[in-house]
Amino acid sequence: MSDTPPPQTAFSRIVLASGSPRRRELMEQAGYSFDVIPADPSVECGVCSSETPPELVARHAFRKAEDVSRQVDAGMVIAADTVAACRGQILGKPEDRDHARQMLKMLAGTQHAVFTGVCLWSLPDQRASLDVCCTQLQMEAIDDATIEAYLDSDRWVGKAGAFGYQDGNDWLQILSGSPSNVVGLPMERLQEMLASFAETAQAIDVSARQAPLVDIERPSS
Ligand SMILES: Cc1cn([C@H]2C[C@H](O)[C@@H](COP(=O)(O)OP(=O)(O)OP(=O)(O)O)O2)c(=O)[nH]c1=O
Repeated sequence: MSDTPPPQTAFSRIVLASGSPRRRELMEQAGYSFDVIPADPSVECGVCSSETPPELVARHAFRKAEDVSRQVDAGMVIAADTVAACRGQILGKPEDRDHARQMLKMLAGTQHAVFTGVCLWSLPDQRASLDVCCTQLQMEAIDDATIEAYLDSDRWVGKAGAFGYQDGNDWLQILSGSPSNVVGLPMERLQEMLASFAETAQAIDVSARQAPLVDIERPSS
């Protein structure tokens, strides 16, 4: 149970459109009352050519919210998508241990970024808002033994970039940005988005299902 008072929202029901345990924990820790309806995994359809990391997470977050919005009569649907980005490559969830090893070797000794797209979708009025947050991280030049020990822990499973910031490894530091954004949901930004939703949300043409424009936050260089 959280000691902080539950956040006040104007919505009769909040639905977290996610199967991510990390997102659920973040929402619980912040004191939100919500139901969970995961989006169908098929809405994440990989990287389109020339798509940047923020464009990808915005598109995926929108598609997840859209999918779950079809199952909700009234309330607010919250969806998110997280990737790591390093040396021009987008790192999603690793497929297996070898894939996780490749990702960790690529990230070791680098400054890299984690992007999370967040989409809010209200029902029954079919309005949405979309935003992307970026956190910059530094991973120390970890050796093979450290990588194998981390792989043995299985903590990389289901995590973008094959690492869990929440695991508290001393070889991973945040340089700038939100810690909760790395773990899958930027809680400070989410609260702002909920508070300003009435003014900022855009009507969705439900036949076209076009994502609202998003002013994407660029990583600072
Ligand atoms: C970088 C990083 C990611 N993650 C997690 C958050 C997300 O669960 C996951 C990224 O995958 P996502 O595809 O964003 O989310 P998901 O498939 O887990 O859940 P859903 O689509 O149903 O919402 O990586 C961490 O837990 N810690 C980290 O440090």
